[in-house]
Amino acid sequence: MSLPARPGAVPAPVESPDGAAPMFSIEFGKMLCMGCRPAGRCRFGLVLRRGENGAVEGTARFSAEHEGAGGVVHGGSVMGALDEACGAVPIAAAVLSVTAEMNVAFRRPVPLDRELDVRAWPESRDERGHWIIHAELYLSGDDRPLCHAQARFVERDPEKHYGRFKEWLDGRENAAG
Ligand SMILES: CC(C)(COP(=O)(O)OP(=O)(O)OC[C@H]1O[C@@H](n2cnc3c(N)ncnc32)[C@H](O)[C@@H]1OP(=O)(O)O)[C@@H](O)C(=O)NCCC(=O)NCCSC(=O)Cc1ccccc1
Repeated sequence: MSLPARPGAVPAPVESPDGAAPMFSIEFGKMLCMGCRPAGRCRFGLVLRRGENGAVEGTARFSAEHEGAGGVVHGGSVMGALDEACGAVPIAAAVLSVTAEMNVAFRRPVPLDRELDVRAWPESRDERGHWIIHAELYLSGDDRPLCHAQARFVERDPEKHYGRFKEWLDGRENAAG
């Protein structure tokens, strides 16, 4: 697998236009989505660290707000946690990438309020910056995955990506306006 040209380098956070908190920072140890920042913790209870060979690993714990029914976590929340774990793999290599596709096998129901093990690892990265990444969730102490994700992530320059997004959205709203 070829890795990004600048492993270990940490790009500066992208400042928001009004000078408020950074829009995005890809420092692995400080990774937290904007939606989780006010609470200061990942809503999926994810705590990740670097593993070997570009992998990340750690734990997750879903609280009652993620219940679908019967003490089982909603599939969308499971996918959110797997997406986050996959996204952490390029971030551990100091690049932002976004999810282009994700396929999830829900093998067993995921329980609420239990410590879960999480593992995500890169299968490949091509010269266009497309990554194939896998992630799994396990009940702690069990080696059969509860669910497995295979995802394609695409590297983006954060400033250009979010700038282009804003221009596109503003353009649509102005045209409708
Ligand atoms: C980047 C790519 C996947 C591929 O794009 P490309 O290589 O350029 O391929 P293509 O040219 O086929 O484009 C297809 C269409 O897309 C349009 N377009 C492209 N860029 C922009 C733009 N900036 N703004 C607006 N539109 C844009 C483009 O014009 C085209 O439109 P068209 O068909 O001509 O009318 C793009 O489809 C995309 O941004 N998808 C949404 C991804 C996403 O939001 N993922 C979830 C969040 S990340 C996450 O949760 C994981 C995470 C966790 C933890 C930590 C970190 C991460």
